[in-house]
Amino acid sequence: MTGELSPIDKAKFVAAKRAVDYVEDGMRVGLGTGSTAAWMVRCLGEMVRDDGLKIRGVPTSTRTAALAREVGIEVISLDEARWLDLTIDGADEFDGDLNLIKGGGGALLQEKIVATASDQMIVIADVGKEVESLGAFPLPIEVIPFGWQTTKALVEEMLISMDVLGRSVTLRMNGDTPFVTDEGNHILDLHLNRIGNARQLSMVLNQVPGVVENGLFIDICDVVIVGYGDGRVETRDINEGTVETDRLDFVENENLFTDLD
Ligand SMILES: O=C(CO)[C@H](O)[C@H](O)COP(=O)(O)O
Repeated sequence: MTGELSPIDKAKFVAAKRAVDYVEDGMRVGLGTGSTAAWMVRCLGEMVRDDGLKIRGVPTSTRTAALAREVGIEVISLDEARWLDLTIDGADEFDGDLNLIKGGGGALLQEKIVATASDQMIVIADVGKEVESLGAFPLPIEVIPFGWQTTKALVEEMLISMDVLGRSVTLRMNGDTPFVTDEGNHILDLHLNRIGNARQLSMVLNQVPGVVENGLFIDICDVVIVGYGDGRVETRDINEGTVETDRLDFVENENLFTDLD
């Protein structure tokens, strides 16, 4: 089965596998959304089933909640957990300051709430997610359906006022209909190419009436674990200022790929 994994899938897996080493008995763990986070959930499920790991998971989307239950993780709400020891999630981009763009999978709102309600946030990502400056990936923002076209126009005006010119804002679609988030909202994708001041943009965006949250995660991520297709994995801790590198053997983790859907 390992042979069927693409290099990018292997990279995602090794990052996820390394991240679960941070999870200890009794932890309340925020469970991210996306394909990389799905590997992490699978790895945690194996630890629950085979090693008797006792954790409670707070998912960041309905699809992560379904996968967590499927692999045997006890799922609780954020209100039940109140606060989390650790959140592990993916990202669409991360820069040298470990600031992120998230929301490619449409779950940015719950992801940002859960990550912020955690003692530590670990991002797991293949090396292709690393950027010099954020913005090549379209920045998702979550907006309420009421008057979304007016909200879109206000966001476009705000971008012009910030001299972010010549960029487009598009409504994310799901086939022929607008994408709808778990909260029943829509996603606008801001095609900015490059974001000069992410911190300022994040603050200004959330001032626009109708905008619920944006996909810029500023000063939230503590550690990024970067996976490579050859099995290498690099752990960068922004608080400790450390970088650790090791390599993971795919063969010994063969069984994890058997349930690859
Ligand atoms: O922010 C997210 C979902 O809203 C995901 O974590 C992000 O899109 C990365 O996903 P993947 O691991 O599939 O590349």
